Amino acid sequence: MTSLPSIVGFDLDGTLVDTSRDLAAAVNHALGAAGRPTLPVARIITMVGGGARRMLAQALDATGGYDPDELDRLHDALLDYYAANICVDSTSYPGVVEALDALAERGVTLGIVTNKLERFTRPLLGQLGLAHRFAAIIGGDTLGNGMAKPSPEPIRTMIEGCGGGRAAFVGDSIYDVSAAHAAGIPALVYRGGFTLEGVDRLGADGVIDHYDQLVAMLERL
Ligand SMILES: O=C(O)COP(=O)(O)O
Ligand SMILES: [Mg+2]
Repeated sequence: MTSLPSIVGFDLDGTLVDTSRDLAAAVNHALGAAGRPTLPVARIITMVGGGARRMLAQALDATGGYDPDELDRLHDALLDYYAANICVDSTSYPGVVEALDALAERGVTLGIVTNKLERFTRPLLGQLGLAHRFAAIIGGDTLGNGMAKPSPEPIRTMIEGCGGGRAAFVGDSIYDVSAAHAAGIPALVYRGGFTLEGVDRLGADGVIDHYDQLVAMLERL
């Protein structure tokens, strides 16, 4: 097929927006509150994609382990810190705005499916001036427990919210590829995101090195 899908969904962290420094600051705040050593940004971003709780659990595992009560307490601390520091040092990746413009000009409806909590997703997109571009924004808690990526449900809900039609998804992690494929749609991944090694082995239908390749790659799906 050589035409564009009518709907393109995007992951957020590591795909449209480089949130690495703000997420790492929130994780390191929680580690500090627990008297743990901090972790480098490059290590923390490998823990992103499955939601904040899973990210923190991995960071605690890497610094001595944890018990469930401690995880709950530090998760609250992480979320409080992130709420107050959501867009201190986060920016969209090079070419993202131009690519979203190009898709909108071609009549493509855009959506977001992220495992970031919805109460953080909307303000972050708002502060970056991106929110108005998306017809549907689905966060990690929008559909309730167990309905985050790699479940296909948030992808299906995004497609419905965008009016239905042929869709594709763009992400940066195995959660994105798995969710898209489980929903029966193709997935592209961005090499500049948070999967530092093995992007070519995620099983995606294509890999973009820069957003100036996105439209052409979507046309070839
Ligand atoms: O794991 C998260 O908190 C969010 O990650 P995502 O935007 O890549 O889904
Ligand atoms: Mg991501």
